[in-house]
Amino acid sequence: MRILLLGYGKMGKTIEQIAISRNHTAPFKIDLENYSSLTSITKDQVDVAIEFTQPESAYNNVKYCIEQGIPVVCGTTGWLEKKKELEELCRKNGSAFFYASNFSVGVNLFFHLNKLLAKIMNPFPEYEVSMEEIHHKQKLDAPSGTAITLAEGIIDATPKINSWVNQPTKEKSLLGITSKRLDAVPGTHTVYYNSPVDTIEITHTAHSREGFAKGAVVAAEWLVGKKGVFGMDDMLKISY
Ligand SMILES: NC(=O)C1=CN([C@@H]2O[C@H](COP(=O)(O)OP(=O)(O)OC[C@H]3O[C@@H](n4cnc5c(N)ncnc54)[C@H](OP(=O)(O)O)[C@@H]3O)[C@@H](O)[C@H]2O)C=CC1
Ligand SMILES: O=C(O)C1=N[C@H](C(=O)O)C[C@H](O)C1
Repeated sequence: MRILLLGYGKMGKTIEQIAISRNHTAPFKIDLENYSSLTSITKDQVDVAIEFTQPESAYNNVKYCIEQGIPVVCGTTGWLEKKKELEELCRKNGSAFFYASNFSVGVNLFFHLNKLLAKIMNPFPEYEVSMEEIHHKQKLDAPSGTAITLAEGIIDATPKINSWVNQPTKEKSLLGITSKRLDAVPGTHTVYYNSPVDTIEITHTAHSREGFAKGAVVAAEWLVGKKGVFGMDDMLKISY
C-alpha cells in the first residue's frame, strides 16, 4: 500500500517503520511544516491515509481524506465531540473511516475485560470504581482517549454511574479518572474497585508504541477496499 502519513511525530515515525517492514511505502509524510501541501494529494496517489497528529488538526485532516475518497485510519485523541459529524459525511460520500482510541490488540482485549468486570461488580455496592491513566509528559489531552473508552464501558454496565470526571471523586454517581504525566511512559491504564477490606484492579501496560503502530497499519490493510465507518471491534471480532 502507498500510505499518506498525516503526522510524522512519535507515532508517525513508528508507523512508518512497521509499514516498511510489511512491504508498504509512505510516499507522503505531512507534519506542521509542510501542512499546506496536503491539499495537492489526491486518491490516485495513495491507497490509504493514517492520521496521528493532534486534537486541533485531526478533524480537518480526516475531513479532507473523506472528501477526496481516501480511506482514512485515525488514532488522534482529544477531538471526539466532532467525530459523529465526520462519520455521517463518510457514509454520505461512500468513503471509508476507521477510528480507535487505542489500536493495540492488548488494549482492545482489555476493553472487553473491563466491561465484563463492570458487569460482575454491579451487585456489590461496597466496591467503588475509579481509574488512573499514566502517559509521557508531551501528551496534550487528558484524560487519554483510552481512559474515556474504558469509562464509557463502565458507565454502560453500571446503572448507578452516569458520567466521568478527570479528578478523584467521592460522588457515587461519577467515575473519577486520575491522569498522571511522567517521563517516557507509552501508556498505562488501571481500573480499581476499592472496598473497605480489599482492592480488585486490572492494568494494561504498553511497553512501547509498537502495539499501537502495528494495529494502525493492520487496520489500514483491512480498510482498503471497504466503504463505511469502522472500529477495532469490526476488525478483531473478539468473542468470549
Ligand atoms: N489511538 C492510538 O492507538 C494512539 C493514539 N495516539 C494519539 O496520536 C496523536 C499523536 O501522538 P504522537 O505521535 O505521540 O504525537 P507527536 O506530538 O509526537 O506527533 C504529532 C505530529 O503531528 C504533526 N502535526 C501537528 N499538527 C498537524 C497538522 N495540522 N497536520 C499534520 N500534522 C500535524 C506534528 O508536526 P510537527 O512535528 O511539525 O510538530 C507531529 O509530527 C495524539 O493525539 C495521541 O493521543 C498516540 C498513540 C496511540
Ligand atoms: O498520546 C499517547 O501517547 C497515547 N494516546 C492514546 C490515548 O489517548 O489513549 C493511546 C495510548 O494510550 C497512547
